[in-house]
Amino acid sequence: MTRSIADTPAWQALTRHAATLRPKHLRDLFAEDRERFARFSLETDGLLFDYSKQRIDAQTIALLADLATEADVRGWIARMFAGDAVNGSEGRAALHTALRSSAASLVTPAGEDVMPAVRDSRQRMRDFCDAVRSGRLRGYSGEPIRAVVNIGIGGSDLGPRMATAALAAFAHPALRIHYVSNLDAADLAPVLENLDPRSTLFIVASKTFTTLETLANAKSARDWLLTASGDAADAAMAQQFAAVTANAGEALRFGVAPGKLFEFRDWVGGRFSLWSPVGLPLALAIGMDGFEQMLAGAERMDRHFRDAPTERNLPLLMALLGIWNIDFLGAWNLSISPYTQSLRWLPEYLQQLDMESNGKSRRPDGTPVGVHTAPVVWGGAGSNTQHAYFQLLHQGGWLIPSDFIACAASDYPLAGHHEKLLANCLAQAEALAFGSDNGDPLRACPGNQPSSTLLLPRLTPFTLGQLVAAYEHKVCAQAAIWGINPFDQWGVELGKQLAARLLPAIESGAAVATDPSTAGLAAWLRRHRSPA
Ligand SMILES: O=P(O)(O)OC[C@H]1O[C@H](O)[C@H](O)[C@@H](O)[C@@H]1O
Repeated sequence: MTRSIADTPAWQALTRHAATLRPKHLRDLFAEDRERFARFSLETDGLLFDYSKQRIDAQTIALLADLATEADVRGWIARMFAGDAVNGSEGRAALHTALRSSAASLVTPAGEDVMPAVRDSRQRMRDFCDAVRSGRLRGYSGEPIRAVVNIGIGGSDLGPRMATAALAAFAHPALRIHYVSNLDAADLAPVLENLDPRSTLFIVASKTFTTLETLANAKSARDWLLTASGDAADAAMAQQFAAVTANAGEALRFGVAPGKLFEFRDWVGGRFSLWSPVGLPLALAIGMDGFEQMLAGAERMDRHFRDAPTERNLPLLMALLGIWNIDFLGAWNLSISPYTQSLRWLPEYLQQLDMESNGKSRRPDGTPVGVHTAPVVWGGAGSNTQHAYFQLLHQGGWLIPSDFIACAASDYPLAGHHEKLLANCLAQAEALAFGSDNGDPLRACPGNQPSSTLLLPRLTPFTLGQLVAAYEHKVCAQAAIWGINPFDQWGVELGKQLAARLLPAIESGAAVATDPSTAGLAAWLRRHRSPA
């Protein structure tokens, strides 16, 4: 049994240090150190990361750096980049960094150079994007493609959905990209209602090609297209259905033409797959040049993560500050606050990235982690959130750290908006940190809510790549410290199995062995579905 991270001298030193720091207010910490912003902010590759509003002092960072050393995070990072089987429970590498690498070759410990296939995949994406965007690829009746529907869920949905919204200012003007994920027909049906089957392209994105939601939606979309195309059904299927998957056999069986099959390897984790052909709908929206700029931004962050010393390493600092807040200050939430409408899907995207990767309490050998792991991640685009739940952050009494994200320039230059947006972003971080005490207990804000602020010059494919890669590395570095595998997700299987077992009870009222509560709910639904 390997030693729990909680038993290391570095962890114990942090525990002792936290006892002295916990009673301190951010007001005191700023009063004690006039150089606090310079000391606890970092400018790298055009981004500014300010963590001076975290409840730390210089010793905290030194002790957190010791923790990173003790946990051998650097060794883990090196193994991940090299293609070692860091996903032990599934016996796989996690090489999302290879997907954005410009290196000529990357030979894994298993002796395979993965780069030729990566380059080939990028070229195939480019050819396809060019054909669709130029109008060369046409639907069954000769119409150019005007709408793309990506059918996928989880990692096969959230990344490209988030990035397509983020980069809408760079998108093709005559190509609409839709994302359908939910099993509920209320997701797919209204999308189809507004589309023309002659000019709609479907992408079925599923790593496994066995996911219930995705297959149900893909089958309904296929029925819709085949019914509309009538005698031209074969042409419709050949021209207007693409698949992105690591399971080519199932995609071909579904009826996707081999020329429209975009494969990726099992060493691409679903929630780390934006950089693979899973990003195809995004590449269709912004073009392959734009997509490759995003890869370049991510690669820039990869280099920084690999090379920068801990105290100057943006993702590693994010990871360590997160662990400090969760395990030493007792904050089990993380509020994600992008002050840009374009990043409105970022909180959901980060929910999966963080909570599905690190929402675990056992280490790969089955022993308990012994400390708390992933926080509850949630959030929304400012300034909307200020008029919804920020009240609780200011006066609710819970310790809730925030990540603020904002861009210096906007691509939507309506006069006066952006300055006000930025002022609100900074004001919220300030109010949360310092609070107010005007003598009226009803109006007073206690403050001392920690936050980090990440500033981008502008939201572009490149800076989005940097941003997303930074969060990926944050999550992986935390996993390395906690000693968990961020690349598996065994917890989601149980619900899937139970749903399959319960389906006959809902469909036909069949008796299914279950608990009295679930049986009672199923019976009520059954009665109300068939009033006769
Ligand atoms: O891409 P797929 O194989 O369809 O998987 C889609 C999603 O479903 C699974 O249940 C996992 O929880 C997710 O990690 C995954 O991203």
